Amino acid sequence: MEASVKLTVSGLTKRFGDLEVLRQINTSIGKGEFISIVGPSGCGKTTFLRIVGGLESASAGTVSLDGRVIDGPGRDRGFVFQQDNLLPWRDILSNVGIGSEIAGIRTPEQRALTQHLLELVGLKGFEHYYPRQLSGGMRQRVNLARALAVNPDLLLMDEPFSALDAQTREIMQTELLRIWEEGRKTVLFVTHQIDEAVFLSDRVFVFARRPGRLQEIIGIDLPRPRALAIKRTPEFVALVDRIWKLIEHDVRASVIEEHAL
Ligand SMILES: Nc1ncnc2c1ncn2[C@@H]1O[C@H](COP(=O)(O)OP(=O)(O)OP(=O)(O)O)[C@@H](O)[C@H]1O
Repeated sequence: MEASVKLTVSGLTKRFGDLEVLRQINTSIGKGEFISIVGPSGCGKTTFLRIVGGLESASAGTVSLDGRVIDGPGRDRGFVFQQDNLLPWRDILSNVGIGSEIAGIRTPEQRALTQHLLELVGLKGFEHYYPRQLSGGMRQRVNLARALAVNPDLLLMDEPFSALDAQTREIMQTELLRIWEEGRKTVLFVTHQIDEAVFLSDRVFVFARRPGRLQEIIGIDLPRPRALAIKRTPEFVALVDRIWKLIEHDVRASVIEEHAL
C-alpha cells in the first residue's frame, strides 16, 4: 500500500501575512488517483495547488512527491490553468512542443509524442493552425496536450474548463477521462462545479474556509469508464447533494461577503 502513495501532505499550513489561508492539511494521494478539490471561493484551493506545483512555499509542514519534499517547480508536475497561455505567434504543434524545447529535447521520439498527443486530444489536422484560429474548447485541448508533453507524474488542473460553455465543458470532461484512462496519471483538479468533481474523480476533497482546511474526503464509488448519462443516476445525484450540503453554508457566506465588497 505504501509503495503506491504518490503525494504526501503533512501539517501543511500557509499564511499570507496575518491571513491564514490553509491550516494543518494532512492527507495522501495514491499513484494514478484522480482527485478533485471543491470548496467555497477563497478556501485556498488554488494556493494548495500552487504549493504542490512548487510555485508557492509552505509556511509550515511539507508536501512530498514520491517521498521527496517539494521545494520548487519541476518537470514532474504539469499545470493546466483556466486561461490557456498559448503563444499566439506559434502554431499548435510548436505550442505543444514548447516544454521539451525548453528542456533541450529535440528527438524524433519527442516529435512523435507531440504528434500522438495532438491526436489524443482530438486535434489531428490542426498542427499548423494558430491559437487565434481555434475555439476555447480547442485551445484547452492544446493546453492539456502541452502539459502532457513533458510526461509529468502529476497533473495539476486549476478550473481548466470554467471558461467554456456548458456543452463544451461536458464534452471536455468525457475527453479528459478518456485521456486519463490511457495514461492513468495522478491528477489534482480544482473546480467550483460539484457535478464535474463527482463525474471525474476517485475521491473529492471538500475544503472549508476561514481558515482553509480539508473538511472531508468523499469517495466516489461509481463504475468506470463513465459516460455523461451517469450524471442522471440516483447514486450520482446523491453524491452531488451530499457534497453540496457540506459546503452550502460556506458558499452562502462567501457570496454575501463578495457582494458586500
Ligand atoms: N499572493 C497572495 N497574497 C496575499 N493573499 C493571497 C495571495 N494569494 C491568495 N491570497 C488569498 O488567499 C485566500 C485563498 O485564495 P485562493 O485563490 O487559494 O482560494 P480559492 O479557493 O482558489 O478561491 P477561488 O475559488 O475564488 O479561486 C484568498 O483570501 C486570497 O485573497
